[in-house]
Amino acid sequence: MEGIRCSANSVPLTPITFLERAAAVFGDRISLVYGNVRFTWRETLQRCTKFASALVHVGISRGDVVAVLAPNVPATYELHFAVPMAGAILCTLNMRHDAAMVSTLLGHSEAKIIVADHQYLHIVKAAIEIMSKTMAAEELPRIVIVQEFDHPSSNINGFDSASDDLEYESLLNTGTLDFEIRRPIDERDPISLNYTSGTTSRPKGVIYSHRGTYLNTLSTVLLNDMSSMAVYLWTVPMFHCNGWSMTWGVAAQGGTNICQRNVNAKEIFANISLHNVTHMGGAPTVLNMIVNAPITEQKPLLGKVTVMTGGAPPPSNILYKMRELGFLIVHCYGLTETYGVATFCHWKPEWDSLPDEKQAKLKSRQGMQHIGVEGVDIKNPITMESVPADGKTMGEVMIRGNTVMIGYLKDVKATEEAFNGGWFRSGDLGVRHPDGYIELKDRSKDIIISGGENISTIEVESVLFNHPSVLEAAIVGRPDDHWGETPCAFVNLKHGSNATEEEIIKFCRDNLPHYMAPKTVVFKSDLPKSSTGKIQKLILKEEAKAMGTLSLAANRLAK
Ligand SMILES: Nc1ncnc2c1ncn2[C@@H]1O[C@H](COP(=O)(O)OP(=O)(O)OP(=O)(O)O)[C@@H](O)[C@H]1O
Repeated sequence: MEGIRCSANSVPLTPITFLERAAAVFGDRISLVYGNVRFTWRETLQRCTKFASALVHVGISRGDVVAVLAPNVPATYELHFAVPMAGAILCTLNMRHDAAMVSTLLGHSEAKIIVADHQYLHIVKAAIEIMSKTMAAEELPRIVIVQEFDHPSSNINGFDSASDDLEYESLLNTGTLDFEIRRPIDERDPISLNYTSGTTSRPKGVIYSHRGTYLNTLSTVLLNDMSSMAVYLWTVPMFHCNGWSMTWGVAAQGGTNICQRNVNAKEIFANISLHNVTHMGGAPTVLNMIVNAPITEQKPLLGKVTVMTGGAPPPSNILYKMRELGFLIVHCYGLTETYGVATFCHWKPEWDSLPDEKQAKLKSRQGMQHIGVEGVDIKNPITMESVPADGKTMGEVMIRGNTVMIGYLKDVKATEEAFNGGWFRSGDLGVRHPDGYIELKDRSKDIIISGGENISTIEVESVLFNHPSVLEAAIVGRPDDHWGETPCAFVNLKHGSNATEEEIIKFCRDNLPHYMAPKTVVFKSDLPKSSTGKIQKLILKEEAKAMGTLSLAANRLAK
């Protein structure tokens, strides 16, 4: 068959078109709400075009990196379009990072500009101070400060008008609407740079392409059943995999973004009822916060609210309680390396008649690939053979398709290792059930090997979450002279609960094979968490290591 490839039938895919179309189709519809601030899609396109033009004016070229350290405020949303429209690459930084980490990532990404929310300006200033010790002044990133909309610029904490710093709104207003948007030359051109959460090691810089972003965004919109009337509440940080692609996704459907600076149960419930929210997202820690919110903060849901969850294993009893509150949960799994979501637990109507607990258990599985992913497999990482679909044999979760990262920035070795064998190796361990759905058992770095037996920390944690006194829990291995390792539980009890170590251990022994039950329980009211909501097991492992071996300790006591 003959044919020609030309601009009539081949255009580089880019999510920039989602915004242009939203402005054309839904021009008068509200695009974004933040407190008293409201924009329409027409205004959002205008603001992004002006900011892109202003960026070019201050020297941003194709391929340059523009970083941002900010919560879910309008500027963070707009940068997801404005930066690529200037031909540049957006690097969203994690708000929990300290100045040292921010300076490392700004240096690594070679960011030319850092857009800093006023609340985080001191961190950015301290980061630049660190960088200035080893870099020439002209190489340092320039700061663009984002102020609160209803505050005059003179109120900006730390803003020095005599310095080289710029202010977001003023810079935006220097831009022009006749700016010609810089589309990608090739759809594989980078659009964003996302650093991993740093749960298991130092954050790695993951590069996304326009094409992958386009495909992943549409897949995420589809799996959330998001229609053009969607109202999306921003509870997932936009810096985490670009808000699991929903920054671009809400524009794809001309929905309305409800931005909020802080994420807490009171504001979540208040915003849901105030704006008739239809969709939101959140790591299991956010769901935990919702189901344990004081009754005075909860408000009954008036319509269907779909909540995309992922980022960490959601305990089945939390899924169950969310359903009791009326939320519809879509359980997703993925990594920064897969643009956020890669699989989801596609719900089957025949499961509706099963008992509630069984339904929650089915939903806690990570499911199957979404439409944008070519394949997800559980493989023996050495032979690369698929494990049998028996729900028992563990292997590594491997993913391939057009929504897998281009690679790690400046790290060819790590990129080659991640793609070794023609699949992206996730570092997660799981099983495949007879119905084809996958279930995660652990991260390969977290699994506990005790007396030669593998212990899935996810399984033990899900039992702990069923204990009525447990608010949060994490299991790590404690070194042991006899067993190699034994499970050690770090538990945050619900307010007013006084469960004892013996009670927790007995509860686990009653619900798990004995070798899997924790041998040590540490009560801790502030389990260390990353801002993507993950319990930082690296820190807990250090604590468990410092406790020393349990067997030897017991022997010493016996002597
Ligand atoms: N639905 C889920 N159930 C269980 N675990 C999940 C789920 N979704 C994501 N995860 C976990 O989150 C990981 C991906 O997280 P992310 O890309 O944010 O960085 P990280 O892996 O936490 O950090 P780093 O790679 O720097 O250690 C997955 O590999 C998996 O372990």
